[in-house]
Parts: sequence; C-alpha cells; structure tokens
Amino acid sequence: MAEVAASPAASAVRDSRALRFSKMHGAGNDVVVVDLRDGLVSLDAMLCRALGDRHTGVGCDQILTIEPPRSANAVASYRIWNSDGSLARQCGNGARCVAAWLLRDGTASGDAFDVDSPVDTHHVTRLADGRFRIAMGVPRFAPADVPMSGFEHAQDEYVLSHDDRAFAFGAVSMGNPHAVLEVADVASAPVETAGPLLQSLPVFPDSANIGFAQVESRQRVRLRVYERGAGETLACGSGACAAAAVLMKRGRVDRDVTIALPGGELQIAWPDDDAPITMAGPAAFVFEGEWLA
Ligand SMILES: N[C@@H](CCC[C@H](N)C(=O)O)C(=O)O
Repeated sequence: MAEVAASPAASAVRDSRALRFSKMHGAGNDVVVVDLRDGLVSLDAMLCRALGDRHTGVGCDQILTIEPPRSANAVASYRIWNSDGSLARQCGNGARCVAAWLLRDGTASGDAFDVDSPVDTHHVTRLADGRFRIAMGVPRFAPADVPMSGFEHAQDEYVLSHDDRAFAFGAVSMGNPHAVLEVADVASAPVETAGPLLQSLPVFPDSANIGFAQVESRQRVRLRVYERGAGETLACGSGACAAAAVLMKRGRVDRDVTIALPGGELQIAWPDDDAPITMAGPAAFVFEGEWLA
C-alpha cells in the first residue's frame, strides 16, 4: 500500500492536535500568535511560510510564539518569525499584540509587567486609553551593532552610490537592523524598488528594514517601511522607533513625536540618548483559528 506523506508544513504540529492561533494586528501590521508553552507544537520556517501565505494560509506579516519567560521578572517570552520563514529579533507592533494576548490569557495582570523578546526584557504599560506602551531598548548607532560593514564609526548620515543613484540614510539597531531615508513626499517614495535594492547591498550583511520618512513638523513624521522578510507593511513599530531615533539625533524632531504609518499612528518618546526609547500604540484581536493544513 502506498504511503501518504504528511504535509511537510504540518510536520511540526505533533500529537495530531490542531494548531490554535490568534490573528491580531497592531496599527495594521498583522500577526499570528501561537502559544507553544504546552510543548505539543513547534514551528519551523516552512510552517511559518505556510501560515503567513495570504492565499493558502492565515496571512500575516509576522508569527509570534508565546514561550516561558527567560528572565526573573518577566511573565513570558516570545520569538518572532517573518512571513518568509526568517527569524527576527525585534517586533514593536508584535510586542503590543503579545502584551494584549498575555493579559487576555491571564498570564499577565495589572497595568504593568515585563516580557522577554529575543533581544531584551521589555517593560509594558497598559495605558488608560487601552493602548500599550513598550520600552523598546536603547537605540544603538555603532555600525558594528546595526550591523553595517565598511564603516567604523557612527555617522548621522551615510551616503552610498549604486548604479549612478545616491542614497543618503541613517542607520540604527533597535535589536534589529534599520536604515532610514528622509524623503520629501512619502506617498511617492520608491519604497517597492529602493527598499529591496538597499536591503540587498553588502553594506547590510544581515539585510535591514528600510524606512522612508517625511518630516511634517517637529512633532509629526510620516513613515513607510519595507521590512526584511515581509516586504512593505502597514506599520513597523521598531521602524517607527528607528526613524524617530535617527531624526531626534539629527535634531530634526522633538524627543516625543507622532509617527504616522499607513495603518495607524505610534507615539515615540526618547527622553535622552542613554534611556530606552518607548513606543505607544494599539493592539487588536481579529479572530481565533485552528490551523488544519
Ligand atoms: N513589524 C515589526 C518588525 C518585524 C521584524 C523585521 N521584519 C525584521 O526582520 O527585523 C515591528 O513592528 O517592529
């Protein structure tokens, strides 16, 4: 009798249980949240690509897994997969979704708690209006931290030429790599072409999330981000922090600024260079599901 091979994407779901998930979004950056704490389910790159597929899967920009805490004070930890199956180390919108998920689940309680991401322990505050504020860590500008190759010292602006085109950008690590280009009009910025081009340049050995920022005033910036592993998203929380940090360092905007993304607004505050930058914004549940594929 011929053997029927299990779908490779389903192979990571052990014990024949369906994989339960929550579909959520933060300012339009949509995520699938999966609780791995019972040890019955594990994810791999193939399953994450299948979940992330917008035609044959759930469809999302990132997949976040709830796991046991790694630090003494945290209630839980999470890992981050991009929809192309690559692992990421920071996800601002995802952090707010995880915070809302942990509160609904009863793992967290009250208006303040800590949660571990792959890069840091983040302090979470639930605000009176229902938004979540996350301490996103201290932005790091050293080229080795981004990482960027070919530069030894941090610069406010780097200029690179490629095929007779010059790109001027700031670069910063928010735990994940970001480049930020200032543009006159974000609506007509070449996000879909310059985004992947810049990501592929050898200066970014781990690729990078590429932000296009239009300064409207000292209190408000419009931003679009071409993300590593997901393409252009409706919002990127770490990208909003990166854009704010680059523009604050240059003195272009105030230390408390609204970042308006296609999917919604985030409030970014960075009181001084040695303090963690904070991001405040929404987190929403969309639906609950079982993955059967
Ligand atoms: N959407 C996220 C960032 C997700 C990870 C990123 N694509 C990477 O690979 O570094 C956010 O809200 O920060």
